[in-house]
Amino acid sequence: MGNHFRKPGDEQVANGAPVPEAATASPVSVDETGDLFSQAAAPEQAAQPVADPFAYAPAPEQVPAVPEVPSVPSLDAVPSPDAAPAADQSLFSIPSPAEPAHADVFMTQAAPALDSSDESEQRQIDDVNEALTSPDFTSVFAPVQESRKQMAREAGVEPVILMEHLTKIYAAQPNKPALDDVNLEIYPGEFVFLVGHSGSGKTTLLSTMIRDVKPTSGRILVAGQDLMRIKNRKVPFLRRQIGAVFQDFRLLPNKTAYENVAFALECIGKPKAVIRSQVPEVLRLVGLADQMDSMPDQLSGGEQQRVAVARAMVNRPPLLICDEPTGNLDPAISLGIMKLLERINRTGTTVIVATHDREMVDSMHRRVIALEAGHIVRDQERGGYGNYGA
Ligand SMILES: Nc1ncnc2c1ncn2[C@@H]1O[C@H](COP(=O)(O)OP(=O)(O)OP(=O)(O)O)[C@@H](O)[C@H]1O
Repeated sequence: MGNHFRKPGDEQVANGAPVPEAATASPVSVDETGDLFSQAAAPEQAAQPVADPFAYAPAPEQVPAVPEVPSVPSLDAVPSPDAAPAADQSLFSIPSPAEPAHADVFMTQAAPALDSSDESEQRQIDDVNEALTSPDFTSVFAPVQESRKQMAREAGVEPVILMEHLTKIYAAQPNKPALDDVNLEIYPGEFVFLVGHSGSGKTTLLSTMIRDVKPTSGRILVAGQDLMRIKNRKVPFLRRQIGAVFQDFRLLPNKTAYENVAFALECIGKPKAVIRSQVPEVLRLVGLADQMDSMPDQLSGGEQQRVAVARAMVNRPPLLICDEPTGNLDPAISLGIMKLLERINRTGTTVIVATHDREMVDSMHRRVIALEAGHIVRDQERGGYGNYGA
């Protein structure tokens, strides 16, 4: 296994020892939870024999009790949140490079959005801004350097995602590939927007990264794992290294914000003490310190999405995949969510966001990959949204 989640200058972390096969057995058996991108990919679902910590679809009563089991090291040498306290800058073994020039692009651009007369919306904006400017947030989500792609190449860092001639043809549409000969490299620490018309293949592309959809042909490596060959029983362990955020939040409706986030850790057998310390911390970092005990239906859409972001990040995955994370939110609230993703990216987390949010893409000047009918038609280092309708 290479250093696919390592960034240039990162130190080797301690818990990279190979996991014995027996130790990789899932702590729970919840095959109905193995549904990450269920809407787009339902026909493609292969039954997963073990639990998926990022699958939050089932109603709580369907979820069996999670036994206490020892923490399981991940496939690669990913820093464990247990090994490093939440406030430790070495969380991702990131050196302390200078703050990038654009670091507070959202803070300076937030002003127009603050014109909203809606009090709840204003409170949400204030909550996020307060969370983002807190010294604690900065110490946990430390800044990282720009130009990761170039640095990674120079340093010999492997791409976290590599696709070669990747093609996906759904059985229902044999003459219309959803992905058609896609070639792509994404390096550790990049922030990538995926844009394109509806039906261009964005969700399918993201789904292949978590092996929710198996490509028809080609090659796909995620963190060095060959997803054309990976065994089904290993897929949940791959997914532990990938946080996922969706347009429809996918919170468990009968659990509080705290319980929704805690559940992600319970599913992978984290000790209760770790859960008790990390869940409040991550909820505080997304500006929800005062709403931990709220049920999803007591939260606004933006607040629910912040719970979803907290849940995706609580295990500190080095890769975060977001499928239209602001699709159900109004512009001012979307800005807060995107601020969070941007700040999380600056900790070194690779972030990939499929979106129709033109304004957001144009304001962030990040790498933009555009899909059209399953082809990559544009891949720009600092791109804009382009001519794609919603
Ligand atoms: N499970 C499926 N079975 C059959 N066809 C599918 C399936 N999922 C997606 N498709 C088809 O694959 C193509 C790409 O769909 P996909 O959902 O990846 O596009 P998208 O860019 O994410 O669209 P949107 O922006 O609307 O979410 C479309 O033609 C779609 O109809």
